[in-house]
Amino acid sequence: MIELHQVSHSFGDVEALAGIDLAVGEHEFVAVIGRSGCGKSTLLRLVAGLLTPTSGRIAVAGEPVVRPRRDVSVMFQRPALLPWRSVLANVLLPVEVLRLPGAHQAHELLELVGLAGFEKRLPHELSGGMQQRVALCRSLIQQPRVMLMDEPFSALDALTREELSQELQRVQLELPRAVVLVTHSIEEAVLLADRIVVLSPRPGRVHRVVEVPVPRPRALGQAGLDDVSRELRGLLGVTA
Ligand SMILES: Nc1ncnc2c1ncn2[C@@H]1O[C@H](COP(=O)(O)OP(=O)(O)OP(=O)(O)O)[C@@H](O)[C@H]1O
Repeated sequence: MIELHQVSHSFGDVEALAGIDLAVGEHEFVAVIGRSGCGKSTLLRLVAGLLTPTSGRIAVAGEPVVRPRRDVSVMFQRPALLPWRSVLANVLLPVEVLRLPGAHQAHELLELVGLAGFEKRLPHELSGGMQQRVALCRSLIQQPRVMLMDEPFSALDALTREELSQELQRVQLELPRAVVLVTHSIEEAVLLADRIVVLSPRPGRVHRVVEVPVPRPRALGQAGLDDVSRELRGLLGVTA
């Protein structure tokens, strides 16, 4: 579903990514992890069509990426909800703007993430975790073939973050897609991903791709995930 061939990107003199080769399958969940500044967000923005690579090729569903596509959704660290629109109206935004079908799914999606009954609330009446759940529904209503997520839970407290990771696991089991998740959290990566791409420090290169050979549903800290976490800590040079 996503293919990157020898993708490099520089911002002026700053070489952010070099020679990235990566393929993500139709229903595959790939996490990208690496030290701060190694180019994780740049990689995601390239796949989203928000940046054009300095060299190399990127394709989604067999077509070169030249601009943002409506079947590719992007979720960032902050939910970026419109404050004057209700929960339901925020979820429906892509349907209205892109003139897509599927408005009837909004209630179903809100129920899927535990927000049934909150349709008429305004964003400021919700906790950070609930707001990010609304952002997740807004991504899903677009019926994307590809979901790109840039540290979507990193602004949340630890407990909410765990809850939302579990929720994302459930959503991916029910509505599988190609997902690329950028995260700093080793635990989140091993819980959610089929494969984890470890980038080396600047310029970011694929240092290693680690498989998570544990069936789903998975639980945080589950036996088997520990081994993968340890391997990742070693690769990232984390000592704890
Ligand atoms: N618009 C820009 N202009 C110039 N340099 C940039 C720009 N965006 C990113 N960079 C640089 O490119 C490199 C990669 O940045 P990027 O944000 O992709 O890293 P990251 O791995 O996502 O970092 P973090 O984990 O801290 O979010 C960094 O050195 C950054 O300073």
